[in-house]
Amino acid sequence: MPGHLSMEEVFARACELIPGGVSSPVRAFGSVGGTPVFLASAKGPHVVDITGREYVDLVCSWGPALLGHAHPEVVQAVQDAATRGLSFGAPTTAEVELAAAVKARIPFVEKVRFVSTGTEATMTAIRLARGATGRPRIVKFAGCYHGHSDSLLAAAGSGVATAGLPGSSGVTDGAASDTIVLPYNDPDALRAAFAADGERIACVITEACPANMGLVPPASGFNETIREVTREHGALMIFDEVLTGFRVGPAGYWGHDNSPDAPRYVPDIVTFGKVLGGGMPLAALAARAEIMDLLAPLGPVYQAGTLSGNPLATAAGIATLRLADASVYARVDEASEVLQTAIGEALTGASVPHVVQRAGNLFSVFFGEDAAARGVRNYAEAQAQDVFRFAPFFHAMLDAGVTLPPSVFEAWFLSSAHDDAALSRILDALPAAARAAASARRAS
Ligand SMILES: Cc1ncc(COP(=O)(O)O)c(C=O)c1O
Ligand SMILES: N[C@H](C=O)CCC(=O)O
Repeated sequence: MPGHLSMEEVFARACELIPGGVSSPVRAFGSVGGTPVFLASAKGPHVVDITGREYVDLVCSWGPALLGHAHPEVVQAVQDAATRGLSFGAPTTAEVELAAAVKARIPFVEKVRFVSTGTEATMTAIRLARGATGRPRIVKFAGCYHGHSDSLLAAAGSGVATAGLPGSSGVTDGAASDTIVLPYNDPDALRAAFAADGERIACVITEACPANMGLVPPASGFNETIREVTREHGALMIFDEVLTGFRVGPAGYWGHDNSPDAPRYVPDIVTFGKVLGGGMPLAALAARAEIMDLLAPLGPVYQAGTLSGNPLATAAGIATLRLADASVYARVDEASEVLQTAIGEALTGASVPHVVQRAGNLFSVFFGEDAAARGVRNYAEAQAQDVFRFAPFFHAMLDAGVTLPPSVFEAWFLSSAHDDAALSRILDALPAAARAAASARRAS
């Protein structure tokens, strides 16, 4: 495209050629208004748009950029892999090495199957649970997002929540009718669903810590209850760590919430994506061997992928996990702590009722009196917040050179490259953004 076009002109051209001008709906600024920022490059804590303007980035590619954008050693690993070939459609030692790195971090994992997206990982995990149990039905929680496969789109978080949709057109009744949607953090609803239909339920799939309706941590004991109830009824527990895995800590949310030597709960199947591929298209499902060996070619549950375990993606994943040591998590945690405190102070200073909810270094902000008074525990409460305060807050941050996820239902992401200078720029932008949120009015 000609280099002199404005952002608006590029977006208009994109809209002519691509639905909504974007390749994934959450990028479209649908709930905040305005023109999406088209990016040209990214490095460390920064992204640069097509006009050359630099921003401090709190999207981090929606999670993968734990080490910051374009970490030199990750880029080098990908470049080296590229010189050896882009895709073979054959097994590689890199897959074996990466599977071993995953297993080393998550003790209950015995085998790993690599796929290209989180959607594929959760879709395959569901099929595997159905194959393992011979049962048709699945339980998911309202507000959790597990990618865009048919059976998992009901009451989904992320872009579905942002657009205020109940699910998706194009999903047949047949595909959706075996999905039972329950309120999150409600053990009684879970027990009641199993009491009513337990013999037909193959699995419960849950985000390890939901981050796609905003950040809604599991209430104390909720993940344990899912474990107990599924075990009692012979169903499997699928722990979706696509977003949290290798990000909230070396062993994901599970490691953050459990002592590896004496875990309080161990899921049956776990899914990964995002950080696992270090910015390249890579995801995985993993479990004990007895379950994983039901997958083809050993077992009857079919799953495949031309680009699965792609050599560039596995190279990026190996480099990322090698580099993501204790000091990386310490820095992300520290930067996140500083930012969470500053957000709270800025919003309180501007008299904006809010709550910052967190799980380690992952967090989001909910606006509103109710949210501030009792926290947000489920999707209904997340939807009831003062959504209208987010758009002005978002745009004030953007004007000041800080990119936030363009939806109040998404978590904010930091990286170990967010140094003090980057943090200062964010902190400097907060008071004006808080004032913008304070002066926002609900649409009548
Ligand atoms: C928890 C969770 N599961 C699954 C997915 C789907 O992953 P992908 O977008 O790579 O298909 C996402 C994000 O998109 C996610 O946050
Ligand atoms: N919330 C999603 C992932 O976690 C956002 C990514 C996308 O759907 O494009």
